[in-house]
Amino acid sequence: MISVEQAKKLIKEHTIALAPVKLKLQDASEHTLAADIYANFDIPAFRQSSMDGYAIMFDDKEVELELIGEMAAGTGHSITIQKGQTSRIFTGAPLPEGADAVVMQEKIIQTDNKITIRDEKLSVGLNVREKGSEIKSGALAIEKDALLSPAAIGFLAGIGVTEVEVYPMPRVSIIITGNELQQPGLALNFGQVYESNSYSLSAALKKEGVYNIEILTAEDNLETLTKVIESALQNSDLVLLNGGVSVGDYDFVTKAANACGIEQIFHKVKQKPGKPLFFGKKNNQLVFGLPGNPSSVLSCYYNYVLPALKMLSNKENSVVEVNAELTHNYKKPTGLTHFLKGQFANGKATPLNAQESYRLSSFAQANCLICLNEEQEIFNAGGAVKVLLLPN
Ligand SMILES: Nc1nc2c(c(=O)[nH]1)N[C@H]1C(S)=C(S)[C@@H](COP(=O)(O)OP(=O)(O)OC[C@H]3O[C@@H](n4cnc5c(N)ncnc54)[C@H](O)[C@@H]3O)O[C@H]1N2
Ligand code: MOO
Repeated sequence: MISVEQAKKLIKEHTIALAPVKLKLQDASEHTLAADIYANFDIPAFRQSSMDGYAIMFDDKEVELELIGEMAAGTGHSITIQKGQTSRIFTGAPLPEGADAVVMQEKIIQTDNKITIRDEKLSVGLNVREKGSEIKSGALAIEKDALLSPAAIGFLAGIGVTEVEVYPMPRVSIIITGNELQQPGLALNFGQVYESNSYSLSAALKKEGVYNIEILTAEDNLETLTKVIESALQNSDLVLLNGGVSVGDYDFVTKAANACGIEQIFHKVKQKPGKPLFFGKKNNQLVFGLPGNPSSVLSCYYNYVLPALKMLSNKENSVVEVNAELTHNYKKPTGLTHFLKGQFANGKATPLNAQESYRLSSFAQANCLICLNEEQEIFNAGGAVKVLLLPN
């Protein structure tokens, strides 16, 4: 059995980012850029007013000006002002030829078609957005490896970009095993439990922007499970098996993985919950065998699957590790790292009740996992612990 740290290290070593793809800009949000993006145009593409008002020559600021025309946003025609002339202008409209400043309409006095300026702060270029002032044609707009935030998507659209090269989100298959499982909504017969792992995992994946999710079910027998894993490997980058990874007579995951040509990287980690965790690889496809208990599934997801998912898409890990002060005494046997469902606030971590791995009620309220290291037995209130903050 390996340690939590060894397991994390092995996953890191075996996970390779997916090959970049081209996506339409509107489909690329929250993806990581795989190539630098350069501007193809000067933006703004013309000198533009940033206010509703009057376009003038700055040297005319003391004289009464004659109103000779109008420039509205979107106009396809330009006009020219001469000395002693002004043009009405609106926000976003091109400056008329000859103008070098815009006076806000609140700062003029108009009599018929004569304008007098009352603006002591007027200067050359005031209220003018210069051509290319956002970005010049040929300049670097966004660097490779940047995450495309909503603002980045808007910026790229604003400079005329329609397609980007990004690391794709992985295609994920969730395989559910267990003859005892019943779909929520149907009656529970004796011995049955509601299937919840595909729900929690799908929700966690969607939170990361992963929507290409296929849920497959397999009966607890080697032949069926092997076929289902083979079919999942046809079109997935990441396969998440649930249950059947322990030592019971109906636990076929490791055998089926082997039959599918999946190389086992590790099986069993010194941790609670999730001790029987399996990790394997076929080509560059990753396969996790998540121990079936609902809380083990999620604990392993945040500790191992989510960091791998991020690496596949060349993104930063979103599970942040911080130091915290434990609020209560806690005792555990040595030998396994424990991950406790907890609440983290103001630098302090409080373990919640209901830590058993078949239960999710405490996980549903947790915002962190408190890590209690393998070799330590006694944890005193006020002592320092490591905490994994769950993505919110
Ligand atoms: N003799 C031993 N028994 C067990 C050991 C062990 O070391 N020796 N390890 C225990 C630990 S720790 C865990 S965790 C579980 C893991 O077992 P499996 O991965 O084989 O999972 P299952 O036996 O199939 O299921 C465990 C548990 O979770 C429920 N389950 C499974 N899938 C779902 C689902 N999709 N939705 C909701 N609940 C699910 C299942 O009904 C079981 O109650 O093994 C221990 N045993
Ligand atoms: O580790 Mo298992 O995940 O205790 O239930």
